[in-house]
Amino acid sequence: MHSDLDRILVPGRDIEAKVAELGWKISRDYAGKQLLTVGILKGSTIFMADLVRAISIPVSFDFMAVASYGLSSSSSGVVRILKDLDESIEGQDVLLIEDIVDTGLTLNYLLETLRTRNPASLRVCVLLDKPNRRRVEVPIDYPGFVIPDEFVVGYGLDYGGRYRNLPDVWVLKPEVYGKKNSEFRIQNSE
Ligand SMILES: O=P(O)(O)OC[C@H]1O[C@H](OP(=O)(O)OP(=O)(O)O)[C@H](O)[C@@H]1O
Ligand code: HPA
Ligand SMILES: [Mg+2]
Repeated sequence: MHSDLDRILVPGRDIEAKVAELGWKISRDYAGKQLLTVGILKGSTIFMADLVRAISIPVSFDFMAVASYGLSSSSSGVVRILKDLDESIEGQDVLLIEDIVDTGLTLNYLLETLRTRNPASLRVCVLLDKPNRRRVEVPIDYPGFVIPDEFVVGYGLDYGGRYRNLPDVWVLKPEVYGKKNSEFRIQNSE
């Protein structure tokens, strides 16, 4: 299909089944509550759009966008907020929705930041978990798939802004992003 792509890692039909399961668990756990789902732009958009439709309790949405400060400070996990939440989350049941946790630096920063705003609860739902690259431990309350240490695209995930619209999750050919695997997030920044 695309010359940059190696193979399908997670087929769309498996994602669909996982989304249904996650939606059911979330609906069960938050029964009787009003849930605020917070999507992290842009990668989580496709997953969030499907997940919220698999949730049967009342849900409202908000979004954040963040950017890494770059290679030199990526080890510190410092990220910049490009778009903050529209509303206060004080006293609310908040579910952070991410497409992937790789080093964990983005999610760790987001959790630390949002905790200071006193939500009633703060949990995390992540479609793809790449534990081999973790640099900081982060809690994942609703995990989707554990994947190997390969760069993936599709279902919201991009390489240089492309491939987010693919219905399956694909492995990018290693020669496309080169051997500097540990820096791929920086190369990938838009
Ligand atoms: O665990 P980490 O190593 O921090 O990586 C995970 C983060 O990186 C990706 O976002 P990216 O910065 O590429 O932005 P995007 O969602 O707009 O593609 C992904 O959507 C996560 O937010
Ligand atoms: O494997 C990945 N693919 C796309 N974006 C990412 N951001 C962190 N890891 C990845
Ligand atoms: Mg990206």
